[in-house]
Amino acid sequence: MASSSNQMKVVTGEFGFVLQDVPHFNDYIPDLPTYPNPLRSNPAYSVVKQYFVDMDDSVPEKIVVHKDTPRGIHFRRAGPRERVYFESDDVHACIVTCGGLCPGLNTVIREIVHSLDYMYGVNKVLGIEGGYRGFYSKNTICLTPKVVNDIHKRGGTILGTSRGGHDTMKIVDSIQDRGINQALLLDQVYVIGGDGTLKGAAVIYEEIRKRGLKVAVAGIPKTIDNDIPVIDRSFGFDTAVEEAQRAINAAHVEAASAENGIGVVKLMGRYSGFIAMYATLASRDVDCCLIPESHFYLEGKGGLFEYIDKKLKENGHMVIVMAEGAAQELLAAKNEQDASGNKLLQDVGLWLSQKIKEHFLKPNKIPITLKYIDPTYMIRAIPGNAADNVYCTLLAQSAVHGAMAGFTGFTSGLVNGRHTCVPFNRIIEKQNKVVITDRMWARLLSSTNQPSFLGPKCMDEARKEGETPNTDTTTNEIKST
Ligand SMILES: Nc1ncnc2c1ncn2[C@@H]1O[C@H](COP(=O)(O)OP(=O)(O)O)[C@@H](O)[C@H]1O
Ligand SMILES: O=P(O)(O)OC[C@H]1O[C@](O)(COP(=O)(O)O)[C@@H](O)[C@@H]1O
Ligand SMILES: [Mg+2]
Repeated sequence: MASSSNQMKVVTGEFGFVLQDVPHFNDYIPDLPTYPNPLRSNPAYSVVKQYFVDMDDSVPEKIVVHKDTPRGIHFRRAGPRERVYFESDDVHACIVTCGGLCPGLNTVIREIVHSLDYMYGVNKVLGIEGGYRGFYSKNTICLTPKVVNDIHKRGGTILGTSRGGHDTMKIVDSIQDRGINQALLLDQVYVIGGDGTLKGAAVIYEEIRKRGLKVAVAGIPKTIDNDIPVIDRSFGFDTAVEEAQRAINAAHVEAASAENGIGVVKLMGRYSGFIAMYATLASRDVDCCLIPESHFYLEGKGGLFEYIDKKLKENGHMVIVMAEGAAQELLAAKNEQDASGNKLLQDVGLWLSQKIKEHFLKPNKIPITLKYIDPTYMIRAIPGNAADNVYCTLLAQSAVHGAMAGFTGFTSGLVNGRHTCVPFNRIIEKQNKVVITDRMWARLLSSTNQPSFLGPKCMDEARKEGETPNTDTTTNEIKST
């Protein structure tokens, strides 16, 4: 009997152990047959001592504990299981990419196709073109290891992507019956996307479960902004921080070569300033980093202009890095949305550059040279770097192992350096943000020497925000560092 549940599957144990488990076919389809995992006879893995993951293995969400604290929340460890719920020859899988571009998308596609084929012998994999709407209005591509062999060297996604177009019923109808003349069910759906995409995947999973279909929905979290919670970091983030250095270097060279030169660099980060924060910390040439989580003001004591005046007096030049979502509250609201319902932002880099120029046109002010660099789309469009490519490979493999083992309604994700399966409910629950009362933001302030722009009232508010339930202070530090 099919049943529907959008509640999290929670298992509790001794000493406050909590497993936020992922759904499984067995939860809503009884008596399914299982098969030995084909990896058993794969020569590449035969030497591994304990290749299959124990059903009970779990990974803690928080690793900093005190001797008396309960064991806390855990996630199911990802990896191959002894028994699988699909016969390789019967499996039809599909892959879709949605939302904005991110370095590493093609690597994830490549590695899903390779893992399905080389590890599990699954060779019927469809690429859905153009994001969610591709399920019902576009063509599909047959993805074979040969077709995807070189794609990790290219930026973007070979499948194309889009915003909007999420129609749950049409998508699930198309998953349930892709055949024109003969019924064909897609057994495994791999969805690569950000917070919006994974909210979409969660409702697709719910509808599939309601219909009692044996279809695994597995997500691979994609966000260049690193705004997805729970996981250590998102793929493409490392590449973005590295590529941002080129823009910051250029801004620094331009600023340092001019008299009273100011370089302004805008980086991506709609609601979360992680790229700006890490790019600033990596560069050491940045004098001021502005992010959405930390409000600032321009005029008066302790404001940005006072700091710029001081920096130019001391050094004769300065570099400002800002996340695109910073200071939006200071700009006239646009009140427009993209096709997915995301608020369209004003160009804060242009706005700030203009404001700085106006400030230095006032009487008794020094002449300045300001250069504004917007590398945002150039950063997003490159292929993943080496570290991200390895990370993408493991995320893809974890998703494939999970789906083959009958898990569904989950994303793969790195938690405290271990690969896990995280239920959709947790991944879409909230956004990951820089917590400005945590040590990482303090490290940034001490590296740039910029003012915190926070009065005592804002400090109190920020502290309260940092104390909200589920805010794991280590998240802010890109957990594994
Ligand atoms: N709350 C939601 N429910 C269902 N689908 C959604 C939701 N939010 C976004 N989507 C769909 O997910 C896809 C990507 O969302 P978007 O916000 O543009 O990018 P991202 O997934 O990178 O955050 C779009 O096709 C959009 O229609
Ligand atoms: O491609 P668009 O529609 O211009 O969107 C730009 C936005 O996409 C992003 O790169 C990624 O956002 P998503 O993860 O929501 O797709 C943001 O940093 C940026 O604000
Ligand atoms: Mg998003």
